[in-house]
Amino acid sequence: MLLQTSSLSFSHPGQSPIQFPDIHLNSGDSLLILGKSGSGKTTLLNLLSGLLRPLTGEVILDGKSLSKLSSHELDEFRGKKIGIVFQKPHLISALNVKENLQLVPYFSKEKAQNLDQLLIDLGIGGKAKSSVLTLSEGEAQRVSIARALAVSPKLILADEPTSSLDDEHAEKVIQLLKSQSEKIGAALVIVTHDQRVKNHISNFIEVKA
Ligand SMILES: Nc1ncnc2c1ncn2[C@@H]1O[C@H](COP(=O)(O)OP(=O)(O)OP(=O)(O)O)[C@@H](O)[C@H]1O
Repeated sequence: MLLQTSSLSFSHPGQSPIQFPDIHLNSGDSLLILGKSGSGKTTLLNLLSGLLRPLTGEVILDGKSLSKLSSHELDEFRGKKIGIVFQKPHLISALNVKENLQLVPYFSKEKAQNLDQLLIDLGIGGKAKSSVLTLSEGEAQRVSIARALAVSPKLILADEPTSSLDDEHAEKVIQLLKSQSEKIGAALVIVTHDQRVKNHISNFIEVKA
């Protein structure tokens, strides 16, 4: 089992606790996190990445219980094991496409996969030396996927990765996330409201506030 959670709950200041369904994922599995706006989906992603510490329960990723790691160990562990795709790409505008990717092995001290090949696989092989300011929204989101995959993490977390994309780019992005995470043997967890994503991944949990 690559990712296992049990009895997770979390309470934001002044809010009643949110209880989360358990998650069990193996390498190559995909899971959607569904639920109404404000139900706690992003909170759950943050618990899975260790950015938040749970009120109860635990997250076990690749044999390690996140709650047993210090903040420093968690930062290191996250850098090596988890790739995160945000709703907006958040690329560093002073750097070109490939330089944005190269930051990941630099900071995590992990070996990068072949970044040129990764960009080719994502259909943006010709953009390696382009300024990220010149990219279309769909291209920028594909760069952010490449960044999440750069050091072949065990777990890919994506928060509404298709919400700002048109149909064609949304289809491409979801297919790429699936095929690339399968290729590197990672588990894929996506928060989404998007029917276009639901068409591709049937395994889901629902978060209820
Ligand atoms: N830093 C915070 N402090 C206090 N309350 C918070 C904080 N972050 C989130 N919340 C509250 O916790 C609840 C869950 O928020 P969360 O962002 O996880 O929901 P979500 O399901 O991802 O929502 P959406 O689909 O709208 O993005 C909401 O009621 C939200 O207002």
